[in-house]
Amino acid sequence: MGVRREAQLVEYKRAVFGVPRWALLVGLLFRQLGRLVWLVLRYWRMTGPAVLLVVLAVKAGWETVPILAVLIAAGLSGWRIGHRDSFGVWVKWPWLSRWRRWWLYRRGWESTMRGSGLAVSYGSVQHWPPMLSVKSSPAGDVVRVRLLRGQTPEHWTKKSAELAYSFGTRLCRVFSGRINVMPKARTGRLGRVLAWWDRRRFGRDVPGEMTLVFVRGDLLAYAVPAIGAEHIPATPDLSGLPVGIREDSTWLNLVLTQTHVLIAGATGSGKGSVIWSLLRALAGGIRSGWVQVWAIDPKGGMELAMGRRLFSRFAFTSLTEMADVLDAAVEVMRQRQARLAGVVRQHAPSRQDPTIVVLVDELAALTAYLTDKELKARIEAALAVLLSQGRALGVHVVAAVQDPRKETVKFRDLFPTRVGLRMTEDEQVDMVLGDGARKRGALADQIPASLPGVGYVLVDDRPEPVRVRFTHVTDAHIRDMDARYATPTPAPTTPAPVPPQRSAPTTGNTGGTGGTGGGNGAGNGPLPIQLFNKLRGGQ
Ligand SMILES: Nc1ncnc2c1ncn2[C@@H]1O[C@H](COP(=O)(O)OP(=O)(O)OP(=O)(O)O)[C@@H](O)[C@H]1O
Repeated sequence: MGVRREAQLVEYKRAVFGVPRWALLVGLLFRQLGRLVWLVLRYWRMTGPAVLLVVLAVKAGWETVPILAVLIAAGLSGWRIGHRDSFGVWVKWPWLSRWRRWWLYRRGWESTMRGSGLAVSYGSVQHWPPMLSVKSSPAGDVVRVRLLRGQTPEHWTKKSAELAYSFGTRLCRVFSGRINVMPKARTGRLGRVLAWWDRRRFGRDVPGEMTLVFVRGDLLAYAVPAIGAEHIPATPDLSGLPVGIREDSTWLNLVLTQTHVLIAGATGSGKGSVIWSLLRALAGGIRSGWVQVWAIDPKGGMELAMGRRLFSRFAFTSLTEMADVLDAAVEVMRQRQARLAGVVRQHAPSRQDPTIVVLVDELAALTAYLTDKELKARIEAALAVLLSQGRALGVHVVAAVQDPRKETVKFRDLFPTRVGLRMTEDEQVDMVLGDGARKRGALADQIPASLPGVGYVLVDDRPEPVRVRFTHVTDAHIRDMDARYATPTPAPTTPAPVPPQRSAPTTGNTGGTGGTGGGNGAGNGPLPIQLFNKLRGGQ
């Protein structure tokens, strides 16, 4: 812990014993010598080689020093060119961590703590939280600190902007525990000893310590390529589908078992990339018949039709058809319920009894924006049943929505997993990710429009929302998936989607089959033009 007594407030007392001047000088000399020895020992990584160099120079002549320096520089350059990864792990990042710890953080720590109000004073004595370690990586600097008594991580979250700007970045993420400290699986002869050591190092919960991540080179500023075909397993692991990367450069594995997923984000925020990343991770299971995707695309097929051969059911032309898909999912769920009740507590997928993913591209089109009361009631009843009972029966709903307000998505709270992409208002963040999510660092309203696919999710291993970027699945990938991962149970062939023209006259919806104006948004006709325009970003 850093401590400083304010100089102007020090009480001045007369010395009780008179100390001769020579004794004072000797005392000071010893003190400085002690400090020097302590510094030499503390920074042994710097002082050790320096001492060796001096010894070498004395023994073998001073001309050996530049020769040695050139040899070392050449060796390091060769290492960097030949094997950049190991050079980074063993040389670049350890040294950069030390350098930044000393040059950047240590020098500015006290003033930042005091300036941002994280130091506390008792009388004339100032205390500030100690910095425990700094670890740099391409993503940024991970700084571990120990809290002062009376502080919680929330105090630090409130000061994250002050911390970021004080240390020359725009973003400082605050995590209440340690991050990336999962011990490795230990094997071999030393396995037991190492596992014991890991338990001592990582097994304890240390609530008094927390982690700051100063984001420097933002990894999420770069589009993440879709996972390669070789990484798409024939039987996907529904408890961890690789769909993107996290801010600390580890994979984001989305859990689909026992959950439903809500994806919320403004128009153009990349909801499509979340959907396609998920479909790509599931593609092997779709082809082998372990997973069936029942897709509903109220945007007239504009988002999903390109991969229609992946879907076992696909509704995109009429709202009645979409309601039918939901009802059919409820029916499957009921049958499973009758079969599995009292036998198992969780459905296990197989080719005969696959996991069903009901995918809805714009949920509000089926709920809030729908004016046909009867159809709306039917859809809402089906959704309520699926969302409240489907998880254990292997029927999962994945839905995207632009506007997460309660009146738009009344089922919001029934989605255990939520993804918050770029949002237009700050209060939408807590609506999607739960109360207090924005305070804990989910600044989804501050994601720039230039970063589609970037958002926040809650993951199991930490209480704070994690910043992520979903993979960018291009049209070429989708065409490739459509060709190579088609489902063995294809949807009945429907005519190719013909999206309504934005400029079409509103009177174009005839016969009461599609118009919203007349209060009858249902029927088998094309999607109402107003609804289509609204969903394509015209709201
Ligand atoms: N993960 C990503 N990485 C890079 N670019 C992306 C990513 N996701 C989407 N984009 C790009 O951003 C643009 C908008 O994406 P997308 O259509 O998925 O957004 P959306 O939220 O579904 O929009 P809308 O609500 O209008 O349908 C597209 O041009 C797309 O190529």
